[in-house]
Amino acid sequence: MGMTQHIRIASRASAMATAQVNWLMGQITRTDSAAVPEFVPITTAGDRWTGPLAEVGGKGAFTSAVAQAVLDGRADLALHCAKDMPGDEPEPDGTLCLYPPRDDVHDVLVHPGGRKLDDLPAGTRIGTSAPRRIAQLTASHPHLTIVPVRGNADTRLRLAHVGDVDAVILARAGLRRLGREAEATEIIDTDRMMPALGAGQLALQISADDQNLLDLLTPLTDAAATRAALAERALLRALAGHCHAPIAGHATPTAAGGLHLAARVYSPDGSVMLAAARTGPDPQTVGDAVAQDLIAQGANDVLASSRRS
Ligand SMILES: NCc1[nH]cc(CCC(=O)O)c1CC(=O)O
Repeated sequence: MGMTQHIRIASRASAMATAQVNWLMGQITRTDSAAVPEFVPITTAGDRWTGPLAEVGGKGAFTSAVAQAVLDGRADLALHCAKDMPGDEPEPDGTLCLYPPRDDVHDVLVHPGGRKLDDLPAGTRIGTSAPRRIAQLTASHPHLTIVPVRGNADTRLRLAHVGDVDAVILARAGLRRLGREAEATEIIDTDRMMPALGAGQLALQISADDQNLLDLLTPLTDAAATRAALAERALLRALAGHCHAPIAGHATPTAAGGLHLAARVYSPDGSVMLAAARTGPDPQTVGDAVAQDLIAQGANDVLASSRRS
């Protein structure tokens, strides 16, 4: 029998984040009966602020506040959605990320009236603020009206249920973690709505010198998910992107043990779409190659135009 090991898990405390913490706690206690997981909830400036995210340090403000708890020694592990980890700021020295098996990567439509995208009449109000979703939806369904919405997934669902919007687009993985997957009225095909880089992927960030914790968590990791996450992350970093940039991409394992990475960069209204794809054995190389291909097509200018708009 090992010595009791307390594992303090830093995370945001939204309903979705809390569900993720509960999942991880269960995994940890199943893996090592001597481990005692504890939740260290982190409230970020972004949780309190309801105005534009850019004014509280952008999307990265959430994940960096959670990571800071590990850097400060207030927690042993920072639990993130990989999708929310920005690629445009340096990662803190001295930490590493571990990746458990990936969840579903699809976006879904939640229309309380039960409809699918193709059945919605002109002017139907769709709540979403993600530039990636806005660009793709505007291109595929220009007659729909996009309404910016902020807040957690449960807040957005409520807006649809009270009729502030007619429907919302959310990540299937997030809906599932809230126990509300049955509310999805359409699982949107990835060709029409390519997922965010890191979609459906949790990341466990620990101190690189915490060998005990690394040993304890390694059985929870998944090799294929890790390779996909590394390729998608390499691409996001090379484009200096984040989940509030109109970038989509998805790495999938190949039968030969390598991976295939497809990605797209959009103008804000989706009228410009750059696309690239590569297959190869090394995640970093594949991610960099797709990024270089997109950059050669003008990705930096397309992304700069979306920052100005
Ligand atoms: N930006 C918020 C966010 N970050 C991760 C998820 C969903 C779960 C995931 O894809 O990991 C969501 C909610 C959403 O986009 O609907």
